[in-house]
Amino acid sequence: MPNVIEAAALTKTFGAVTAVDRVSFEVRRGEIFGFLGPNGAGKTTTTRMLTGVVPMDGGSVRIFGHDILKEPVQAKQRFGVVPETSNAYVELTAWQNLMLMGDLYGLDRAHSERRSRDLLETLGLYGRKDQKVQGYSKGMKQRLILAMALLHEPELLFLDEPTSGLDVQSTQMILVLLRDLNTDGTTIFLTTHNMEEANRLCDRIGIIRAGKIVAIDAPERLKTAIDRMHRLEVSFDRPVLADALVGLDGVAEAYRTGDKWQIVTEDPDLVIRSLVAFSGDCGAAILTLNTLAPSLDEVFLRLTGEEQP
Ligand SMILES: Nc1ncnc2c1ncn2[C@@H]1O[C@H](COP(=O)(O)OP(=O)(O)OP(=O)(O)O)[C@@H](O)[C@H]1O
Repeated sequence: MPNVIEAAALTKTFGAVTAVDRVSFEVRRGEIFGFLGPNGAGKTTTTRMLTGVVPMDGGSVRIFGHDILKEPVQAKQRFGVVPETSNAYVELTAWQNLMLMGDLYGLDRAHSERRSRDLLETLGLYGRKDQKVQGYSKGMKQRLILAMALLHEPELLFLDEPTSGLDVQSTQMILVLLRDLNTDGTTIFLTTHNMEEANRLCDRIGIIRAGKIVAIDAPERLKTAIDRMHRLEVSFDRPVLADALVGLDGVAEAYRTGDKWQIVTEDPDLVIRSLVAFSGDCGAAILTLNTLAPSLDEVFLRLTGEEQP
């Protein structure tokens, strides 16, 4: 399957902050690619470079083979963008915003009108089309922005946190439309905080942490990786050193939370044996020992480093 997006060593700095640090990945034709990361990880900055809104300091982006800096018009004709913050004019009605967008893309008026009506009907906004956008709820605004991004029938759609802070009804409408678009062949690049949404929707997920990609894989494969990792919680009757625990057989990570230690491992059985031997060797008695089942959220938090104090 040919690549629709090719990002190579994409880099952006703001003063001393490297917001995006040599990020490379490909998005294949027809897939829904989820881009996940905690606040400030670099998702929006990456999306802005991919869509040619801000220039990169290093690296390159090709969209359908067109370099976003050298051939921006050819690239931009092929994609639509739902940005993080609304790009609709609040003084205008939904209909006027759509007509304006149609003019920007050079669509003929009859085509713009036909397509706008279809999109507004699908997104439950047709009855409110002549109302100024300033009277819209957040969910209605988001649905309008999606309609604006889809007006020129792009083959690729970028969405930055499309359902963040929306009610269930708007979220559902947007997710159903995204799935239908994808079924009809639209490639989708989606940034989100929401692991469960990404899990339900995406063919592959890229996880970014502090400007760097830490994992790219299909959700099921990420889950397999998650399922391999288990967490144990242990406490001792006297202080022990992190280095001593990290050095034990089977321990992938060890960190302290309050008076307990959290241990990440692929092999809980081996770790429990190691802990018992360690306890005997150093004379620190085990007070409590629990095994905790892994969850999807945990893996995301572990990969993005947010879990550790
Ligand atoms: N225009 C800017 N000037 C200075 N620093 C910026 C600018 N834009 C982003 N940053 C910094 O770059 C880093 C990445 O920010 P970015 O908005 O891309 O993250 P994000 O993953 O989209 O976060 P969020 O989920 O909160 O939207 C952050 O440290 C942010 O403070």
